[in-house]
Amino acid sequence: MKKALVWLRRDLRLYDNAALHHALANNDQVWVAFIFDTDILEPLRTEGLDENGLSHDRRVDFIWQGLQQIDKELRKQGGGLIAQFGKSTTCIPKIAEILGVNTVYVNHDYEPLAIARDGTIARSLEKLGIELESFKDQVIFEKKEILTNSNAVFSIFTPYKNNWLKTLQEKHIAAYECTPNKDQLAEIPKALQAPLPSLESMGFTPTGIETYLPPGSEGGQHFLEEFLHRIDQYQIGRDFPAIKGVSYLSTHLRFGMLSIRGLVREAHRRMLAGSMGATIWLSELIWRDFYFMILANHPRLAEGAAFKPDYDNIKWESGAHAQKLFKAWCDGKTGYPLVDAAMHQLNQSGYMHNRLRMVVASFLTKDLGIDWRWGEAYFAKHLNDFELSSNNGGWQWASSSGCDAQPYFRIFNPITQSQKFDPEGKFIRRYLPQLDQLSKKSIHAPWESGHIELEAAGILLGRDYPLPIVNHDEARKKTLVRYSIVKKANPESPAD
Ligand SMILES: Cc1cc2nc3c(=O)[nH]c(=O)nc-3n(C[C@H](O)[C@H](O)[C@H](O)COP(=O)(O)OP(=O)(O)OC[C@H]3O[C@@H](n4cnc5c(N)ncnc54)[C@H](O)[C@@H]3O)c2cc1C
Repeated sequence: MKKALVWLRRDLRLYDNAALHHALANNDQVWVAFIFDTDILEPLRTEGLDENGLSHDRRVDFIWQGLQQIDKELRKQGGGLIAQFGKSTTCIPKIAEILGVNTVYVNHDYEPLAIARDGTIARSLEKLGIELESFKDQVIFEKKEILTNSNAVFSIFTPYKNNWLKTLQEKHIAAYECTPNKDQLAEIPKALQAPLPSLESMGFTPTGIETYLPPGSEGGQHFLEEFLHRIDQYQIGRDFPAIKGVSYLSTHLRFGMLSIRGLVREAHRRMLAGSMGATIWLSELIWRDFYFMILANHPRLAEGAAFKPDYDNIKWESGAHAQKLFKAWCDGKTGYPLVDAAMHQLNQSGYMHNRLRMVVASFLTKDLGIDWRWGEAYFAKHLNDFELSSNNGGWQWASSSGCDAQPYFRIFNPITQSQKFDPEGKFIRRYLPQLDQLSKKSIHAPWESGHIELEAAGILLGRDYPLPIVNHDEARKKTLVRYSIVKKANPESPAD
């Protein structure tokens, strides 16, 4: 009898899952496991603990709730989820040995640390005579599947996307059948029977994330169906944070609660039927593949290297002054309402709209002169959808050091961005209620309002809302000087 263990990691779903499909297709008995890995969770518990010593991390809660759905579903079919709290490098070989499986099935992970972990586990399993089989699942095309005509890795998005679309066939987006035969999902042996570890037992507290982001495949499907009614207007609304223009599916995608193949199928079909919204949305999903591909081919990015090495010579602000500026940015106290409202959105919910990610990243690097890596780390800690490849890609795009990044001399103006993308100040008012009484003209730069309007709105700058911590025009000039070191290295770069 052939036995298998499917180890779920960032593919938390029981449908259209490549590893689960192959396990079911090739084995008589299959078990499913998830490890709350202490190597990942411990660093999340280093600061901000509550009075009971528990950490508030929305992602751990979101995963935990998604796993409850999986456990329930598996139990209905006779199995159940084997969930443990420990080091996956120890737990997985032990579980596999107790179960007596021939093979452990996983889906590829492209992050350097995860690749190293999988290598360690493969070697431990090998000693037990157990194989580790890994499949592509998180992306449509990976690693070197999409190459230039001269077989090189792309570093520019548009030709990559064109090639990606040209290569795409039905088979790349077909769903993997994951229906088990009767009794194929085996009962968990006594030695491994245990309830899902509680959040508290692992050092975490419930966060209430489910009140605005319904977890698991159920939650993801619900959001997807709702978005598909709006997808045809995506290109119109996607840049305006105050309106429901985007899908809000990134966290479900991050943890694999939805299948990327399913999303691409929906978008591609609509694109072929002429939907502009679906065409642009598909493009965003291709950006996701692009950044996964970039990280897989340039693992040094995970160690903090700039994609364009010249940019590592930039001298960023440092010392106490830099720390003070950074803290104001983190706390949403820069005095620039759109930047501050965006940071409040992130701090309160773990989400930030894409337009605002670009605005705050540009502000941090090009108005405050702070190293993009500080912002990248802050996002990594706070974003529910934190994804190493896209986060690194986004930060390097904004700071101009990335592949296909915006040129260094393009510096977002936080006031005109605000006027353009939140013209009524609706988004700002939602997160900065103290500015609610300001007119739509004044809300983007309150310090430019006269005393009479500020007083009528009940605002004293410096007391109710900060004065701007930098002057954008001066900061812009300073940034062009700061980046001149790059200009010298790339003399063909156009002047500002
Ligand atoms: C500085 C910065 C940091 C970012 N960090 C992350 C991150 O950690 N995790 C993350 O998933 N995205 C990140 N992004 C990309 C993007 O902002 C989010 O994917 C998007 O805001 C998620 O919201 P949504 O699901 O409603 O997006 P939609 O607009 O509905 O897009 C659909 C999906 O396409 C993908 N996508 C969209 N835009 C991008 C993009 N620019 N790059 C890569 N994939 C994209 C996402 O998977 C997203 O869920 C970052 C962007 C910037 C500028």
